[in-house]
Amino acid sequence: MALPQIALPAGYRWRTLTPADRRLVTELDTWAFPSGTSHDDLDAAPSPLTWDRAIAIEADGSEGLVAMHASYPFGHFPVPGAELPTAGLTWVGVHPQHRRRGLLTAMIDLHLTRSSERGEPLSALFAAEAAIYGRFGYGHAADDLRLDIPRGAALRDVPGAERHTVRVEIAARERHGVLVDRLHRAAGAAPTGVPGINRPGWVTRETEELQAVLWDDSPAHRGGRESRRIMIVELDGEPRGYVTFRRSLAWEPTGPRGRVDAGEVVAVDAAAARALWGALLDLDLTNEVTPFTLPVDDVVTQLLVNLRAAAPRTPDNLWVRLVDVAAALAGRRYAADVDVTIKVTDARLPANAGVYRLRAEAFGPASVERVDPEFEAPELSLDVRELGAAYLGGTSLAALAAAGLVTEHRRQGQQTSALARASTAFGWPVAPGSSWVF
Ligand SMILES: CC(=O)SCCNC(=O)CCNC(=O)[C@H](O)C(C)(C)COP(=O)(O)OP(=O)(O)OC[C@H]1O[C@@H](n2cnc3c(N)ncnc32)[C@H](O)[C@@H]1OP(=O)(O)O
Repeated sequence: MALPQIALPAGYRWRTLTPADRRLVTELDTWAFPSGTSHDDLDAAPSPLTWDRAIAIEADGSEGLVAMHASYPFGHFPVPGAELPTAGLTWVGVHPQHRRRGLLTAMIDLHLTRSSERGEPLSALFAAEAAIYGRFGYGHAADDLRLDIPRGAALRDVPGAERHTVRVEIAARERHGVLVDRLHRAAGAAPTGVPGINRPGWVTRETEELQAVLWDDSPAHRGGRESRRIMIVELDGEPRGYVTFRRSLAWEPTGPRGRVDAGEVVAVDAAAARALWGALLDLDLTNEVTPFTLPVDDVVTQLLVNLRAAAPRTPDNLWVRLVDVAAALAGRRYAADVDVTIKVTDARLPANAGVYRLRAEAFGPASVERVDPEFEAPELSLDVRELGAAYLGGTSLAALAAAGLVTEHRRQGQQTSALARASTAFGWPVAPGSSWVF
């Protein structure tokens, strides 16, 4: 696909990338993200990139690349009650010598144009710094839950947990790839066991490159910890949950001080989750378990008797950008009946700006049409960034309105609040979030 015509500052030019450019990409990436690992070691590990979606910038008078970005083709990105094709923006980097000259701005314009041409109504990302992406219409759509759980922390009982058995093994794609993929998808499709009530943002590793990176265990990424392990809980020989983890151990005058860094902690029901957390919190020679990231409503928040002792923190998880507002609004489900007219502003993609009438039945299909504001006055106004924040159901329109970021236009004589109705409908029973960072 030829690159769309997006202007760059004078002296800069676009450049497509192939796997043969791996070293150039590594050199630029370590300028953008400092790393103590040698380029040889970094290049010995698999690359997650989908190369025909990776675009660089070269500059007159500079060797190598001065900037790049890429995106993952998520064909089945979970949105409330459905899935939509989504461009997962990633590997954004500008060489420090070339920063603040508009290269990121040009790359975002190229990325959004290409996403639109490919028919991807959404883009999602993890932000290296929270201040970067709001100006481009990305909204902070989901949070992580970070915990440091003391060894042996008390858990509530769940009937049936004791019937599970536990296997602990070296994690290997050949042996565990299929079961991890199956359980991960099942946990995202129906985390509460209710069909259709999915976890928005629970993105799967859809490409071969992302699968290869998931299972890669290069020493470069271990950081002094052991090789990757996996714990699997089974019921009658059937896998029902897993956690990947690495332990580290220091000997101190008071005794052993060990830590468990857990990757994904995934289970398909409450009994399996109780069995998995019980075993994970009871490993010998360890003091605490640190899961990398969990959904904010993860089952462990209800299982832990003393959640406060695990020092909960909630940094941002996914940021979402509506590339095609009408397709994105029609492509998700809503948690209540809704009929609301919304005015959207979008400085970066002006084709999105306008007034939309959204009609949906609770947990049923939705329809969206553009309307003429002269005849149908909007009940709510907001920027596409706030729509992105609310889109996965993790940020309420009411909270955004309380902060002055959504405006309600009350019609005379109107009894109910469009804001209250829309805010309820845009919510979702399960909190959004991805279990891995891309
Ligand atoms: C999805 C991901 O991949 S996240 C990874 C992002 N990459 C990194 O954090 C690596 C280190 N940083 C970088 O490579 C660069 O500084 C980038 C990519 C963040 C920014 O690239 P630049 O080419 O400097 O951005 P550009 O010149 O287009 O700036 C556009 C605007 O964003 C602002 N901006 C850019 N980066 C930041 C930042 N980190 N914090 C706050 N504001 C920022 C600029 O000030 C500018 O604002 P203005 O329009 O009001 O003048």
